[in-house]
Amino acid sequence: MQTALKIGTRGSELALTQAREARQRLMQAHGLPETAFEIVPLTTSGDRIQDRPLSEVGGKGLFTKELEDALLDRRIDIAVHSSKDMATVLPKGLQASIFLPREDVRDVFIGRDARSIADLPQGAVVGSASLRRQALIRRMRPDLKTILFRGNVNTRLRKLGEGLADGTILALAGLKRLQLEHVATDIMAEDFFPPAPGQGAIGIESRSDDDAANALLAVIHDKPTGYALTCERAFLAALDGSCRMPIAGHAVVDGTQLRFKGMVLQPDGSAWHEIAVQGPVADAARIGAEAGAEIRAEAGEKFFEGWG
Ligand SMILES: NCc1[nH]cc(CCC(=O)O)c1CC(=O)O
Repeated sequence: MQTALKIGTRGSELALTQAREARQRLMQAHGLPETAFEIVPLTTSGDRIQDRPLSEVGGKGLFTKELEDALLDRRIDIAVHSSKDMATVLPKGLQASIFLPREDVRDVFIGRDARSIADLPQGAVVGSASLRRQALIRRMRPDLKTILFRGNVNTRLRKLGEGLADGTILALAGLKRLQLEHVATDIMAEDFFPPAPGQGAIGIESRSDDDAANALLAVIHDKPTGYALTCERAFLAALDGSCRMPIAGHAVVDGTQLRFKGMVLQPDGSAWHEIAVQGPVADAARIGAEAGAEIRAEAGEKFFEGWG
């Protein structure tokens, strides 16, 4: 390669770790030296805005827009994202079809004194910025209070340490990548605390017409993760790409078969609808989209009223 391939990423420690993982896999797959790649950290509006829920300021695009602008302007060649933060609709000329092997999808509870959500005293405060996590907490324990906890993983752990909340929820995947999984006091079963669509998966976006970059990336794509993400993102798109509703969804790939479970909740956790479906991996997109349409029909439009 003549010039280094520019790998765009957010500047948080987790994002940088994920960019380094993508670089490592590319180096190994192609026998290239580290100098064949340049990691380019960029600040996104999602990183800058810390005082409001992302659902109010524009949802998922906030972590990806600056990276996508940089891709289109050719300041970077590929962008490494947490799939969970990616919008379902991409700008024209870009594609996000490469996924690295998925980490653990589960959420964890991190308590100051209590070890688990069930252990928290009446009326305790849990910090989270995620509509899904807030709704799932209130579903289990309507007595608990949730407060907005924004910022990267280390910021949230610092806020917890300062006593701003009695506990918080984070993705096990992020903690593992930062070698911080020991801070978790409870790993939550998917059945009662289902993960966000895309959780635990690293996605790579590129220009659709960049044949050289796309050929390099094709070699590190993990097919099972790709099928799972196709299904989960189709489910999300069928319900709401904008990130203003509490939505959970997770597909498990087993050989040529895929099993998907999805859930939508009222923000206060007072009502929810679940779906479980399966089918061949080749139908991943259709399975996700139909699950979204089905849960929407079952819940009725009233369920979604006022969610923008
Ligand atoms: N919204 C922030 C974000 N995006 C991805 C992860 C974790 C890593 C992953 O799910 O791949 C996190 C932090 C968290 O939810 O704990």
